[in-house]
Amino acid sequence: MEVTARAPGKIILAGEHAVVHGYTAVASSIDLYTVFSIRLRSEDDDTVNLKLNDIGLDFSWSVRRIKEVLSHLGSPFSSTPTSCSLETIKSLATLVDEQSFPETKIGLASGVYAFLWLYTSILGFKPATVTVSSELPVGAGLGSSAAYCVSLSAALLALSDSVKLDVSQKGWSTFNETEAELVNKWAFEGEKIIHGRPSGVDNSVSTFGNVIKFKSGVMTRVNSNMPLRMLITNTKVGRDTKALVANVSARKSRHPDAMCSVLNAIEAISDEWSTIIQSHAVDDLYLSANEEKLGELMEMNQGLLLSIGVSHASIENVLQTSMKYKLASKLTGAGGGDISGEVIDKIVEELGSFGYQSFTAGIGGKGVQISFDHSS
Ligand SMILES: Nc1ncnc2c1ncn2[C@@H]1O[C@H](COP(=O)(O)OP(=O)(O)O)[C@@H](O)[C@H]1O
Ligand SMILES: C[C@@](O)(CCOP(=O)(O)O)CC(=O)O
Ligand SMILES: [Mg+2]
Repeated sequence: MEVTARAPGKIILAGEHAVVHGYTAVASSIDLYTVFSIRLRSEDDDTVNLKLNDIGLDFSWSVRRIKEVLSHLGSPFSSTPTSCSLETIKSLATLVDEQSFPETKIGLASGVYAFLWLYTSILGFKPATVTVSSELPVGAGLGSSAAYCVSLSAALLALSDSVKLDVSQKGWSTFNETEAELVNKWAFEGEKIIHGRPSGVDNSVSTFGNVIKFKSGVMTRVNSNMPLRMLITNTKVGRDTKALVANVSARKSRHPDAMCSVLNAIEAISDEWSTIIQSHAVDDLYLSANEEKLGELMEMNQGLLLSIGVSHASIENVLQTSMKYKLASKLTGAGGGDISGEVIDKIVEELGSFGYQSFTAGIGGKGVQISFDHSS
């Protein structure tokens, strides 16, 4: 039997970075998915094989070697979500180094550490073939790391004794609330390995889907009554979430009062976002006034993100280009205001001339899902 889990990426509508420091963010799932498939091998086949299709890497470890390297952890492992210690990350790095990880892709190694931690913690030392592929650009702000950790945790839990699923179901099925919560908690442990200090908003929205408000580790569902259309631009400029988050923390320790005011202002923007999208439009005039307000909020949020040091010349270029078409934009997304298909085509073409890739994504939709294939 093969177990497949898919989890969506996200767009943060307001409040990224501020959310790491306990201020509110509003995020929505998008209809682009990361898919993990796991097929258990027979017990005498001593191999865990990981195929990372998007980045063209393929690893095979012997179960014996994994056990040996992680022997300091003892057994059995805890069945509740547990953080990976720095000492264990070093051991996992040994396993990855032994596979001669290409130097040019070394920034992606933390995803393999997260894989090894979640795999051994949830499933133990069972031989298997594991494959991942994603529709999300990796490292572009659309939560690929969370979708990776959520879909991996879901597929592993589906094979473990911790959740009892009906494996005879056909097609995609969802987890119940308690199981989804467990998936989310394990995914957060994976995100910690990749991000250092994640807020938890990305794994929560990827697990539960739709639109959520997130503050100090607590998620609230938001019933959006506004049809949102987002034009997303990937500037393809590489960046590292972990480093950006650490830079904001460093700026916060240097200027605590100023940063506190900025982060409070970002929270006010998130709160207004969630109020607006929950309101019922009485007519088209009301709807377009609300769209205009969201556009202004995006502009203000972007200005504040610039002030905390997380913008980039390429992002400012996207802002200026979209401004020519009277479109408000912010980091990790674009939109707000009513725009015709013709304007979208023009802006996509102009952004394309800089080498950027723009696409629209469906906002909201289901969170993590699972399916079982008995054909082999
Ligand atoms: N499909 C994937 N294949 C391999 N690694 C992935 C994949 N998706 C995410 N990752 C891991 O997540 C990291 C990117 O996460 P991050 O920097 O938070 O950006 P984002 O979450 O915005 O895409 C990569 O370096 C890699 O370790
Ligand atoms: C910057 C932050 O708010 C979002 C990071 O999103 P992404 O990994 O860049 O998609 C960090 C966090 O909330 O953990
Ligand atoms: Mg991420």
